[in-house]
Amino acid sequence: MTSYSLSFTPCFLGGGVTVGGDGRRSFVGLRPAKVSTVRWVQVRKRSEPVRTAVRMGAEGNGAKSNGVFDDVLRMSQPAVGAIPSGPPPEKPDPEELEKQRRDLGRILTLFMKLATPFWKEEKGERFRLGGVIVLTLAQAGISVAFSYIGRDFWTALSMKNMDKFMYQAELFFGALVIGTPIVVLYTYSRDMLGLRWREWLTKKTLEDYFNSINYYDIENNSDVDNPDQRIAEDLAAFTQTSLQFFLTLLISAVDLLSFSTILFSIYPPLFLVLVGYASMGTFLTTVIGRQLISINFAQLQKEADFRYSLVRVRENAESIAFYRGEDRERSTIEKRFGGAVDNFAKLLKGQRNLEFFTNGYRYLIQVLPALVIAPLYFKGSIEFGVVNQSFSAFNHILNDLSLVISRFEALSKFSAGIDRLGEFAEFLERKVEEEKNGPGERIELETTPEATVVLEGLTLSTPDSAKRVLLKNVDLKVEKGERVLIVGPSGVGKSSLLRAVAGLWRSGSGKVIRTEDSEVLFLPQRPYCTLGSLREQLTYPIRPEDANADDQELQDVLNRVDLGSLPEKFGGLEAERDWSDVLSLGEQQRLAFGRLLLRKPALAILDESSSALDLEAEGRLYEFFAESGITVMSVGHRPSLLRYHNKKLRVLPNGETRIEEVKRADVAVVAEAML
Ligand SMILES: Nc1ncnc2c1ncn2[C@@H]1O[C@H](COP(=O)(O)OP(=O)(O)OP(=O)(O)O)[C@@H](O)[C@H]1O
Repeated sequence: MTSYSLSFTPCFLGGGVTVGGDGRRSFVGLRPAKVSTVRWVQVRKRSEPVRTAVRMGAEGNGAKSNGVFDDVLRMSQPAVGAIPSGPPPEKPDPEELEKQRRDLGRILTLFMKLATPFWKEEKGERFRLGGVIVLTLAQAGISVAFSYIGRDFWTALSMKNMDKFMYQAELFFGALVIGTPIVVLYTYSRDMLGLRWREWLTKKTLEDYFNSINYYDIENNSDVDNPDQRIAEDLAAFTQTSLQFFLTLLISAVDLLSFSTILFSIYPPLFLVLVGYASMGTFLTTVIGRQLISINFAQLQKEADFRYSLVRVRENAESIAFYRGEDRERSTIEKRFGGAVDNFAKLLKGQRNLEFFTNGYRYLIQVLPALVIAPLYFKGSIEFGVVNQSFSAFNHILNDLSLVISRFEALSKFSAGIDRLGEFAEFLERKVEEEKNGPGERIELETTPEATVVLEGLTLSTPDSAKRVLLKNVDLKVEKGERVLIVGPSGVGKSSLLRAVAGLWRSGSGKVIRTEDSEVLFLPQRPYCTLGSLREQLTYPIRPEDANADDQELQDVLNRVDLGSLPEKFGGLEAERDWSDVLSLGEQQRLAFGRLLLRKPALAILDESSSALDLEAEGRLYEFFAESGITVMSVGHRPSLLRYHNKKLRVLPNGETRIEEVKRADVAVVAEAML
């Protein structure tokens, strides 16, 4: 924490308020997105094994991001979407990355892009900032006043002038009474302003994060790790530290001006010695401490990776326990922790080297001014109070000129934070560019009021840099009320086709025309259970208050999916549990069907969403589709599904597809086999 203190003893010696403390990293934004779909995807995270995850789709409303990142940087990387014929693009050279990381100009550009939108858009906050600046200046004024009071105080003491001594002591206490509230109010209003800035930036970033399913693309198609940490921690540190640094710079500038005048009027050579000393110190600190920026960057990343590995154990506790995978998990976590520890040790080493220098630098100033000015005092041309004042002025100026030295560690951490936020911003910026430039080499997605799905020449590739082509040139028309079953060997791209229909994967070419988002419901194999009550589970992704369903209707739906006793078991519709833990997979799948019965979408997209149900329950649920005329596209391996569909889309291992009618004879054979 930065501490601002009326430094009683030393200031009294020379008079003055010193501003101390260290900087801390910090930073960012929420347009209410139209929540309309539930999506299931299998995602592969960098350095993570393939994992199955459930993603709730807060469908971007198609509006262009207008957040803080719109402004951020024209440093876009090449657009994704094209299917390259050559090998995947090479990873950036780590040395080059490191060089960029230390590039002060780049960090400054990033800083300005991240910092300015709040002050541009929130005009009222500029007045508040003005108030804080006034308090900052008042603080600097108090410093100067203390300097003169201190000078006369010590002169009176050395001259044994009791009256003057008492008068100066009274003045000192008077200044203290005025100065203390100014310093306290300054700290409070500065921190409140920092908090409002953080709130604004965080909301803006959240807006960008949830816009156009950026949260999904970040996981699947970017080098941006741990976005959670960037939003929760890096943003907080950015705002807080920026404000602190800005005001510290301001206070230092005023301080520098006033005390330079004082010192120059006392003895110009002392002033020159001081400027030379501080310049040399700043230069050497920058040279010695340079590498701290990239080490701090790595530290933020390693800490976040370590925490993420712990969160994964919490989320997958049961699976790990079934496998008895503790040893493996522990060693993975320990490895990540080891990475954080090793890097921290490197950081400490770097800090130690820096401190060899900065400490020597600090100690020398204890005597340097006295050494320069002592001859004048011995000659009797100045009083003792002046020695004291020059000492204080020297310290003030040196502190002002040595900001880089005293804050280097904090600054290096701060710039590492800016760098991480910059990466995040660049990714979002790239997405905005893609939206602006139209589909280009991407799959075009069009919506229609009809309850249909049309695929025109759809070629689909994976969203990673490998861009492996999964499906080639698919043409398909699913009419209203038709039910199409997508079949084919495992890993061939069936779920990926659903991702393309949903608009999650746009990598490839061709066109998807389908029902509007609000009329589509996706049912994944592992349904997503949101945090909240049973009522919220049923109405998801719509809020219960907007769902327009009374208790009786909800109970009827539960009865229909054989979950009628759930409210009773758990304490009513308002009961809150970790539903993915307390419900079996089959119950979760039935709950998801309950969502569908409640929502009655025009188009249902199912991805093995009845895999954990018994055949009778599966049959009842599918019959609902036939009754209500819902258009269905589903993926499944179970032969029993055949009878509920009238068309099959077979995906072949070479990426080609074939439409087949479901023949009554096939259904009869399957039915017989199941009996
Ligand atoms: N995020 C991703 N990035 C790159 N490749 C991916 C990603 N997600 C899936 N894949 C790959 O895409 C291919 C098709 O996956 P998909 O889930 O569509 O298969 P599927 O036919 O539905 O398989 P299954 O029947 O086993 O569910 C797989 O080889 C898979 O590894």
